[in-house]
Amino acid sequence: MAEGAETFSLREVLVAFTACVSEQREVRVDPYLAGWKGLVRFLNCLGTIFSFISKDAVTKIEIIENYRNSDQREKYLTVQSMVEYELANGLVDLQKRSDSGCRTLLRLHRALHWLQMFLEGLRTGKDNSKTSVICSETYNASLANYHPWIIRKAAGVAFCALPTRNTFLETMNVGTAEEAVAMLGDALPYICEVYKITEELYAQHKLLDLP
Ligand SMILES: CCCCCCCC/C=C\CCCCCCCC(=O)N[C@@H](COP(=O)(O)O)[C@H](O)/C=C/CCCCCCCCCCCCC
Repeated sequence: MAEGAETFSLREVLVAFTACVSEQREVRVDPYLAGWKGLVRFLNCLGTIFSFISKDAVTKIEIIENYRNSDQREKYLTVQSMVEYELANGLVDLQKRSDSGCRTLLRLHRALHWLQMFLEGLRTGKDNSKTSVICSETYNASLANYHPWIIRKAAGVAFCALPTRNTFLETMNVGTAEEAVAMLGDALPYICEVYKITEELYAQHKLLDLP
């Protein structure tokens, strides 16, 4: 493990995603970003081979954080208010790449789908299963569909550096591998709920294919 492994706690990530959904079933942006930042910290613990992935995630987190720190911060309080504001003000480019909040969050949203599948694979995997296999199978079934060949190849190479399932689970800093598995079981419904609400919102506004 690279330096900094001790600063990651799965519990913190869980708390962030637990706090995402409001009573009105809206997705709060701040805990959403806090959850991603925690995950990036974990990724950084796994070694520099994952830097190109964490850099991309950080860039996207920072774009949305900048909106949260701007004069329009209230419009970016939830994913719902962000979508409404950006669409009403013509800020979402449907034809070409832009730095809109909607487009940027969509990239993280797609990655959340991979995360959901990956954590479920990890949770239900056997003691001796390979994290690299779980990771590449779930990546190929989700995020890879949006990535060009060169990114898919680089990701595939990086996955080979992943530690065994038990080492991976112990790195989560929640106790034994069994305790980490139990916590994953607690965390997953919250992550799934965030994903589901965002997916429905983006589908409703036809935003799922933003370039
Ligand atoms: C609970 C703890 C255990 C789980 C630990 C998981 C840690 C994962 C942390 C971060 C995941 C990174 C999320 C990456 C977001 C990627 C967004 C994206 O798709 N970006 C591409 C498209 O962007 P635009 O060009 O359209 O702006 C971009 O091209 C991607 C570049 C980088 C490569 C992304 C590969 C993603 C692989 C999936 C994550 C692998 C992590 C493996 C470690 C377990």
